[in-house]
Order: sequence, then structure tokens, then C-alpha cells
Amino acid sequence: MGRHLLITGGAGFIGSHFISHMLTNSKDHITNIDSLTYAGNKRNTAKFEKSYRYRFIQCDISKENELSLVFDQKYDAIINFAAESHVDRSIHDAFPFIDTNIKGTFNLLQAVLEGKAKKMIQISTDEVYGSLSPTDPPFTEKTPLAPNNPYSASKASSDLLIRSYYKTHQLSLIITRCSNNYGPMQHSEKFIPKIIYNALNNKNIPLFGDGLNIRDWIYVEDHCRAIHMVLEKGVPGEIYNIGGAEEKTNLEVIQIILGLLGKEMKLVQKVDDRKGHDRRYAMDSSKILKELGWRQEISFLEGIQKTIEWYKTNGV
Ligand SMILES: Cc1cn([C@H]2C[C@H](O)[C@@H](COP(=O)(O)OP(=O)(O)O[C@H]3O[C@H](C)C(=O)[C@H](O)[C@H]3O)O2)c(=O)[nH]c1=O
Repeated sequence: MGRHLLITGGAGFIGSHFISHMLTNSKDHITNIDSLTYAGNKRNTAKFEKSYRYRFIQCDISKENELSLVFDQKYDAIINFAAESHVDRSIHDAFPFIDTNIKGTFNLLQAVLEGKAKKMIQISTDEVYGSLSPTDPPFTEKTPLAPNNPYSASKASSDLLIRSYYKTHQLSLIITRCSNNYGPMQHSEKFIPKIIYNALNNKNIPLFGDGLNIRDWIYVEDHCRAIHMVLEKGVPGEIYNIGGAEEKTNLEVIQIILGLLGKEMKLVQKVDDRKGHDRRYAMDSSKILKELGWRQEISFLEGIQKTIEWYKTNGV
């Protein structure tokens, strides 16, 4: 029969991949709630929309009245992907980040407290740990929170709410923190789809600052497998770091993609740096490997080739 999962933000990039993964790899039923902001796209859910194990409800998790309609039944678990996620937008207008990421998470926690779901997994980010220098050791789950922009501060705040509801009410709550995702269906505001799209259309590729900021890239399906393992075997109250073990400077990422596309580096246009731009993110994933047996399977070269092929066929 399977469980009934409540997926929030399932019309977004990672959420829609996760629904696809679960419909293929479990017998679970899924309710997807999404407010369909600019970042949510029904194209992302088209391939499973007709499944009898799937239903969609348009709902903003920050609005209690909308959310109450979703709890016409109890859920076995909530997996909270719903978030405002783009750092540059948070620098220009932080308000939606506070609303969705903090208040929305709070509303879901209240629902768990009221017994409307048995457990919740919070999909968080490595950005809550702040920035590393090139020689620092990678972030572990014990690295102190030190967010540097309104987006990461809102995600750190929701992580702290989760912690407090676990400590105070002993609810079954788990946090996962992942590094930079890429893959098919990502919004074109993000770095990798922007490089691919601009290169395919011979447009300039904006590179912030000196281009030597480092990110640890993970293919989205590897991330979804990790969340599935946490859902099955994760321990309440715990945090699991999930990294791709593929640290690259932004310049290297551009070089690889342009090389694969047979385009020249002259498309790159250096632009003003992002305010408060974190220098480096790097993840130590040894806990999830040791305790749950997860490791990344898709190399950057393999993942980026699949991603390029998808954008060539589907556009942004
Ligand atoms: C959009 C853009 C980005 N960049 C640079 C800025 C970063 O150093 C790097 C990646 O930027 P992006 O905005 O794609 O991702 P991050 O700021 O690292 O954050 C992302 O990964 C974390 C884990 C999340 O949690 C965020 O939700 C997610 O957006 O490329 C450029 O140089 N030019 C551009 O046009």
C-alpha cells in the first residue's frame, strides 16, 4: 500500500526530482503542495501528474488558512523542499525569504506538533555554515552556523526552529544539508543552467568577481537518493550533510561546460561581485556514508553531460 508523504515545493527543481524518484522507487502516495511562484513550474511535474499515487494542491506554506486544507488526512512524513532559494534575490528583497523559509517551516512544525504528520525532514543547505577559505577543512554537522546572506540566514533560522521543536517536544525531525545541486529542470537564474543556456545562444556569461569562488557540485538525483535513505533510516534529531565531492571554482565550471559545447571562453564577462559572496563551500559527507551507506554516484563530468543534453532538447 505504501505511506502517504506530503512534499512541499514539489513543482520546484529538487522537489520534483524527489517526487519522481519516490514514485519510481517506492509504493508511497504523494501529495505535492506548491505555491507556484516564479520558480515552480508545472512542466516539472507533467510526467507524473496522471499517476494515481500523486495529487497536487496549490498552497503557500506561509499561509495557515491554505495549509489547513491540505491536512484533510494525516501524513506519514512531510519533506519540506518549499523555499525561496536564490541568494541574489534575497540581497535585493529578503521579505519572501523570511515568510516562506521561516514562517512556512514554523507552520509545518505546528502541524507535526498537532499530530497531522508523524515526522518531518527539513531540506536545508551547506550555506548555513557560512564560508570557508581554500585551505579550511570541509563543513561537518558540528560546524557552527554562520550564515552570511539573508537566504542562508533564513535557512539557518528554520534549522534552529527544527532543533527547538525536537528538543522541546521530542518530535521526529531530521535536517539534511546539501551542497550545490545541478541537473535537468533547474531554474535559469542558477549558475549552471545560465552558463548552458547563454552558451547555446552565444550570449555573454556573467562571472561574479574573480571567478575563483568554490562550490561543491552534486547531481540532483544523487541528492534525492540521499533524502530517500534519510527518510528510511535517518535518526530523529540528527543532521546529515550531503556533498558531491566535486569542488570546482566557478571559472572551472565554465571552462568544462564551454569545452563540452565547443564554445570559446570569450563569452565570459566578468561583472561586479555578489555582495557578501561566500568564497568556498565544501562538505564532509562521512556521517551519511558511515551511518546510512550513502555516497554520490554520478561524477561531475557525467552529470553535466546529461544536463547539457537535457537543456539542448528542452530549453530553459
Ligand atoms: C547566477 C550566477 C552565479 N555566479 C556564481 C555565484 C556562486 O559563487 C556560484 C553559484 O551561484 P548560484 O547562485 O547558482 O548558487 P549559490 O549562491 O552557490 O547557492 C545555491 O546553492 C546553495 C547550496 C543553496 O542552498 C542555494 O539555494 C542555491 O541557489 O556562481 C556567477 O558568477 N554568475 C551568475 O550569473
